[in-house]
Amino acid sequence: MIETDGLVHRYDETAAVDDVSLTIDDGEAVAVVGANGSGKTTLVRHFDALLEPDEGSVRVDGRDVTEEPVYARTRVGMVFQNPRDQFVAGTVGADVAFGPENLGLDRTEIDRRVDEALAAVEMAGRGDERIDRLSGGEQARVAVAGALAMEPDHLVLDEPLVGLDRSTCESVLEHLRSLSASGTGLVVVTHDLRDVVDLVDRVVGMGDGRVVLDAETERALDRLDEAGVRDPRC
Ligand SMILES: Nc1ncnc2c1ncn2[C@@H]1O[C@H](COP(=O)(O)OP(=O)(O)OP(=O)(O)O)[C@@H](O)[C@H]1O
Repeated sequence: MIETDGLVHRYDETAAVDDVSLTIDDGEAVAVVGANGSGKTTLVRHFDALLEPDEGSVRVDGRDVTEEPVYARTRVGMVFQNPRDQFVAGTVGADVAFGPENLGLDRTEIDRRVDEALAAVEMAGRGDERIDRLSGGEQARVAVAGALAMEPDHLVLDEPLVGLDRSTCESVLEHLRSLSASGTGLVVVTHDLRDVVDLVDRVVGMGDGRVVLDAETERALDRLDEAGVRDPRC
């Protein structure tokens, strides 16, 4: 479970996240939507203690993320908008293995996780390929595999579909659907709900750093204007 309580984050004097209290249960699939600059990315970066609260707190399974960042990063996997920013190794397999290696797992377990994660994104058998020779869509899938190999309770994806062609987009969505069905919680940050509307149970809308909408998907669709988000049915 991820919980924020009165979370405030300021850049200089301006609050990018302003008094956000939110609970995301294990297994929930949530879209975080809102206009550009509404605070979505800043909010989710707090789930992994990548930023420090100016006020309030963030807990994962009841454990304060500022005090226990390693625990938070183990349970909450994060995939950023530009996957190039998060690769740490030159080849696909070495990159996906990096997280599990840092957990101190034995080689057999690491290999199992890498194989399963690559299979989940249709990259099985491509562990030896150089990441810089892959297409943007393939790199996006490797980034997802790296997060999956941690076997997190929640997977947070920040604009996972931006820049992907239609068929890669559909393949990533299909994998997210099957992950969700097998119990992994999803938090998908997007400025355009259309792509993920069938994937999520709940929509959290951000506006000027605040939660302006929090409802199950079907009901949220009628109130999207409040969050400045395009209606996927239009
Ligand atoms: N590193 C930073 N330094 C200063 N201001 C920042 C920084 N990062 C974000 N901001 C500002 O904080 C506000 C919220 O930004 P944030 O990226 O969290 O919003 P967002 O909803 O994710 O936007 P987008 O959809 O454009 O990514 C914006 O006004 C943004 O300009």
